[in-house]
Amino acid sequence: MNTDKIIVPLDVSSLEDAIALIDQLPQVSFWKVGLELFVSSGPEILTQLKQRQKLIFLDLKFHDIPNTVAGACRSAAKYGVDLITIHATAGKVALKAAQNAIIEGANAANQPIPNLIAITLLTSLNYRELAFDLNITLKLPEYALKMALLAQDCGLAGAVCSPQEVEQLRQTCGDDFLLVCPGVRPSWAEKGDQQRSFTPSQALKAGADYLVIGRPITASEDPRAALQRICQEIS
Ligand SMILES: O=C(O)c1cc(=O)[nH]c(=O)n1[C@@H]1O[C@H](COP(=O)(O)O)[C@@H](O)[C@H]1O
Repeated sequence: MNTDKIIVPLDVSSLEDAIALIDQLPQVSFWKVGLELFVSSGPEILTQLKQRQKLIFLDLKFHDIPNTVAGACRSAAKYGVDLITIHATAGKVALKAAQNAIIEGANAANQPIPNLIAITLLTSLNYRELAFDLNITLKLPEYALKMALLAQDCGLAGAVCSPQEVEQLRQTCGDDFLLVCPGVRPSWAEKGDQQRSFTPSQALKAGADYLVIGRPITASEDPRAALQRICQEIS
């Protein structure tokens, strides 16, 4: 079973539950540590993942003034993780400061430089919310593209986008720009709060480098079987 393109989020509230999930799915090589687990349990999970030679996506979605995001990125890069997130809407000065701080932090700790990637527009939002709640007048795909281009212009390694926009971002930002897609749903899974989803094979075909797939696997009665079914569908 080839799981190389799949990142599974550890969206649980305790270290014990996270370790149980990792040990239940030994074939998963890339795990995401997000706000719920990091806020509840701190960085110990990163040590646990490294001991098991896993790749780590530290998804803390930084969004603050330049000095603060730079400090957070400098500290995060010291953990020796592979991917780190920031919201593109933090703006140009913050994105540039964050990218510089990633390099400084990794170098200071003698760690490889993590890829800093920017959230373009959360996959839980739809075009109506963008227009009428956030009052953004650009059409949704164009807005996501602008955010990705802003990140690229600031020297970031890539972006997080919905699979529905990934084809356009791939065409415009090029093959070297890392594109990570959450909001991925096999046809048999519940959409939940994800509003701009595609199936795993559609998302990969459209140009995603990685798919973040959580609840269709982790909330399933049999996570191993769910993962296997997804891998079969994309192979
Ligand atoms: O940065 C992310 O990973 C992210 C960005 C985004 O726009 N949408 C999104 O769902 N995510 C994350 O991707 C995961 C999706 O989980 P499921 O909806 O359970 O597949 C969650 O951990 C979210 O925090």
